[in-house]
Amino acid sequence: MAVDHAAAEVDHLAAERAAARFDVEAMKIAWAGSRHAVDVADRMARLVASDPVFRKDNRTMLSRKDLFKDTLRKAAHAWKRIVELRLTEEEASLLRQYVDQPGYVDLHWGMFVPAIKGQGTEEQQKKWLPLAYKFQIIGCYAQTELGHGSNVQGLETTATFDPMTDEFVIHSPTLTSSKWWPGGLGKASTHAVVYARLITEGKDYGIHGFIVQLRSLEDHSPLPGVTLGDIGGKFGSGAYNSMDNGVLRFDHVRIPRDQMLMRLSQVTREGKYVQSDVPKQLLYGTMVYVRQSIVADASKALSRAVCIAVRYSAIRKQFGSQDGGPETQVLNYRTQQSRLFPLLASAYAFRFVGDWLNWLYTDVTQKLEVKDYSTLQEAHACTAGLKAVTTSATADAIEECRKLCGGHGYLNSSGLPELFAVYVPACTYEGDNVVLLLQVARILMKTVSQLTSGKQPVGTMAYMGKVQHLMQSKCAVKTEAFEARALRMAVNCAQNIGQASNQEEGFYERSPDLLEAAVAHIQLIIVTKFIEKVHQDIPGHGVKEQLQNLCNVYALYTLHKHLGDFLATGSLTPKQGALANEQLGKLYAQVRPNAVALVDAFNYTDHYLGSVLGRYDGNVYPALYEEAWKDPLNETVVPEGYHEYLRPLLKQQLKLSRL
Ligand SMILES: CC/C=C\C/C=C\C/C=C\C/C=C\CCC(=O)SCCNC(=O)CCNC(=O)[C@H](O)C(C)(C)COP(=O)(O)OP(=O)(O)OC[C@H]1O[C@@H](n2cnc3c(N)ncnc32)[C@H](O)[C@@H]1OP(=O)(O)O
Ligand SMILES: Cc1cc2nc3c(=O)[nH]c(=O)nc-3n(C[C@H](O)[C@H](O)[C@H](O)COP(=O)(O)OP(=O)(O)OC[C@H]3O[C@@H](n4cnc5c(N)ncnc54)[C@H](O)[C@@H]3O)c2cc1C
Repeated sequence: MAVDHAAAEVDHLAAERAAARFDVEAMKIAWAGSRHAVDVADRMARLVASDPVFRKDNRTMLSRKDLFKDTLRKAAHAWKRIVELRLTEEEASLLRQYVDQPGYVDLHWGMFVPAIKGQGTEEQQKKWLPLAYKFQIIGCYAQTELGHGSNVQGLETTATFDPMTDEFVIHSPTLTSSKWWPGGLGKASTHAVVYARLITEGKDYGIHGFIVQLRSLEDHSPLPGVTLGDIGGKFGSGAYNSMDNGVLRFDHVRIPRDQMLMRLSQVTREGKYVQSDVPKQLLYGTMVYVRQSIVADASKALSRAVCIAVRYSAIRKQFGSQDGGPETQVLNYRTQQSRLFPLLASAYAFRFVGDWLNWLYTDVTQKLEVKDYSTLQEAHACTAGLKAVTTSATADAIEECRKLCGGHGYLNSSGLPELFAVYVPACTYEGDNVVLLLQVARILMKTVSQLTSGKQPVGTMAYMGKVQHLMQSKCAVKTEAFEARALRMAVNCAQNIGQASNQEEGFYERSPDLLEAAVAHIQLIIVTKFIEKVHQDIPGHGVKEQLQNLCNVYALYTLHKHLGDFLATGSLTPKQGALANEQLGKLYAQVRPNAVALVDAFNYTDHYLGSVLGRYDGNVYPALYEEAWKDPLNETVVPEGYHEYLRPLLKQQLKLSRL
């Protein structure tokens, strides 16, 4: 008798859900942060999913031009809905998230507006923000140049003050000074916050921000002296190609003096440069803000990939029966679990550390308002380090999820290739991950050097103050082992640098070790914040237990993956390392019956997930089959090109065979 495999697969997800040992609705609240957050997200996700304009299943088949136009259409429609429905800022931002198509809007809200808020005076904010809030102007963030991205102090664009006219002259003196990469610049933006070297009274005062109009508000044509366009196609089909990353050159473009962002420093009518009493690093404030939001985004991207891979692994069956009986769900294979469950745990870990980072950022911002700059370094180290570690891990994890889905994971309809292509530049933008980790390492070295002077480290570096204890202790397998590993790696680096002829040379020589020390420090933060989370009062049947399991999985997996560090620094014995691995295997067995429910708790609609493999109903095979027929190649039975290229070839073979 023919078995209806499709119906059986659907039943499988129902059975998986029934087997879960915790309250999924309560876990949704733990994941989202509150009942309110679940409800708003749910409403916005459904609003987007039910609107045909937001359709995205055909995205990978569109040409670049059509994709870009589709992005403009979606952005305009999203704005129309936001205005019509009078959505709050929270609702509007969620709606944009669920539209799920990178575009100029991300940079307008994500960087242009924050740059003006952070670096503009009150007067400047009053003038520019209402225009931006109503989309009467569209802005982007033009910092990176063709020749320099990481090295912000090396930017070449100039802004020279002309006291005769009370204007700045913005100029691109070389090819390498062309602005290159800014999202939204290529085709959409009318304005940009441009970072340029401020020159006044013949002196170069370094990098400052300026608001510059680029295009006419009448017909969108570039203003005189402005050359701009798109920088070209990027990695993957669909994916980040919806974004118009741009190139921009200035030929002596004049802007009024009051378009220099003057909160941090000013140029007077006479051309005098006046430095405010705030640290100059606040110029980098927009990057700090975006880095913390990128950490929150990491858990979103990772949880999407994991949701697809877990559901599909519960549906997919291979081997296990020699006599025609049911085969084994691939989710039951120990190898599948040991590859997948650490990623599931990482999604939760990144979510909670992202929430904490958001709290830290808000706290630092409030302190800055009352001129307390004491936590600026902590904010920089945490945002830079967490951005680097979470984005690298997430990019690797999405690719691992693709492999976990076997051949079908390679199809666009799995959603994973596009997710990877959209996500992977997060390892580069907003600071290359290596460059950012070296920033963390510098701060670690500074902290170690201050230990002898008796200065007590604070915040996430406070553990380094326990130096006497941590350098000697034999650790149990818990946070202390992570603290000892991080501290000992940092101290080793500092000792090695100390032996070099000078500090800079030592830092340069030891930079590969410094990277690893920085990663160890950041992983300690992630583990610590996860532990703090599970120590909170978490309502709902079984929810706390599940989170405790995932926390242990994250910690033990990290330990297992970096066992070399723990052993080399003597933070663990080989026996402890082996025991930790044993324990990890046992934890996977506890996660297994809850895996599907744990990804259901992310509460993603099928629209947002965009994957036939990750469908909520588990009806994978009919959907895959149906999806294939939608490909433009299947519009005709006989392909275009048959008459030109296939038929002559086949006829020729026929003639040859008759010879
Ligand atoms: C609604 C949507 C919301 C959000 C959007 C979400 C996601 C966005 C989506 C997509 C993103 C798309 C595009 C991304 C856009 C971009 O990529 S914009 C460009 C980003 N560019 C970079 O990140 C450049 C990286 N480089 C740097 O940050 C700096 O050049 C550097 C930090 C590497 C080096 O700086 P320098 O001034 O040269 O030197 P230093 O000697 O190393 O540092 C001097 C001191 O300053 C401290 N410091 C450095 N950075 C910061 C900071 N950000 N904050 C605070 N302090 C900082 C440093 O620690 C030194 O301190 P000392 O005490 O030792 O003097
Ligand atoms: C999709 C995307 C969107 C972007 N959007 C914007 C935007 O909106 N606005 C904007 O201004 N910019 C934007 N950027 C630019 C982005 O911020 C830069 O690409 C990023 O900061 C990295 O700089 P870079 O390209 O100069 O890399 P490079 O610094 O040239 O990196 C090349 C290699 O050199 C290494 N390296 C560099 N410096 C060091 C060092 N000191 N020590 C050791 N190794 C080092 C790096 O690790 C990397 O391996 C975007 C980029 C991308 C990919």
